[in-house]
Amino acid sequence: MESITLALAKGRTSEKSIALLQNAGFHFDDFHDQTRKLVFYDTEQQIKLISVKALDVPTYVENGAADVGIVGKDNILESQSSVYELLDLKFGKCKLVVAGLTEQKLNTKTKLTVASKYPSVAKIHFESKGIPIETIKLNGSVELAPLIGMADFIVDIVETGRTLRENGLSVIEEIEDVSTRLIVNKASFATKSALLEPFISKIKNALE
Ligand SMILES: Nc1ncnc2c1ncn2[C@@H]1O[C@H](COP(=O)(O)OP(=O)(O)OP(=O)(O)O)[C@@H](O)[C@H]1O
Ligand SMILES: O=P(O)(O)OC[C@H]1O[C@H](OP(=O)(O)OP(=O)(O)O)[C@H](O)[C@@H]1O
Repeated sequence: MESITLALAKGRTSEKSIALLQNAGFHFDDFHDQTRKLVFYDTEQQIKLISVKALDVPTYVENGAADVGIVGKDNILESQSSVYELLDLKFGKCKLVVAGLTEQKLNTKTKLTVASKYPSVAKIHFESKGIPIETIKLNGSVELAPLIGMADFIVDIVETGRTLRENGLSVIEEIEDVSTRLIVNKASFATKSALLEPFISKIKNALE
């Protein structure tokens, strides 16, 4: 029987994603956040779920290795993948922002250095304002970069604002609201519509 392959972002949004799938009628009984398994099937064997690094989800979906994906808008933007973004799942809410030392202004006279887990988002954002930047890719603790003089600014996720506050940084500009999204491979959307349409509408109903 033909099934849907779903790429699910590992990490802090995975439990909520599984709960949403459950509310939509798809049960993954052997999934839990400590598991080392990477492939799961729902009890009805309608969905093959692959658990992958969040930033890789759009890549799997763009290449057709997965028909659908559940991933944050931050990673969709960073990957610059060509996929359909169909539903806002309304959890994993946070913001992508430019942040820097409190009171620091964007200085366009010299070339700025911006540290981020999201170097493409950073480049596109500053270029859209006509400001050329050097980016430094970091994989975490990004808030350190301006404190130790490695970068002028950071582009990062802010949720409660606590990490910025505790490090003497503040938001300079907001770039984009982030939440978890349902994305779909463009070819699958056409060729597997008989399977995907009911799946998408069940997820949509579970959100209401
Ligand atoms: N406070 C937050 N910090 C980071 N991400 C958040 C936050 N709130 C919601 N999110 C969302 O959760 C997603 C997953 O976050 P998580 O920290 O698990 O992944 P990651 O940073 O890609 O993984 P890793 O830490 O292994 O590199 C983010 O991509 C974002 O969409
Ligand atoms: O506004 P807040 O509620 O403080 O949340 C934002 C922080 O959470 C994330 O980091 P994460 O916990 O993923 O750790 P990391 O530094 O290893 O990326 C993000 O990169 C910020 O540092």
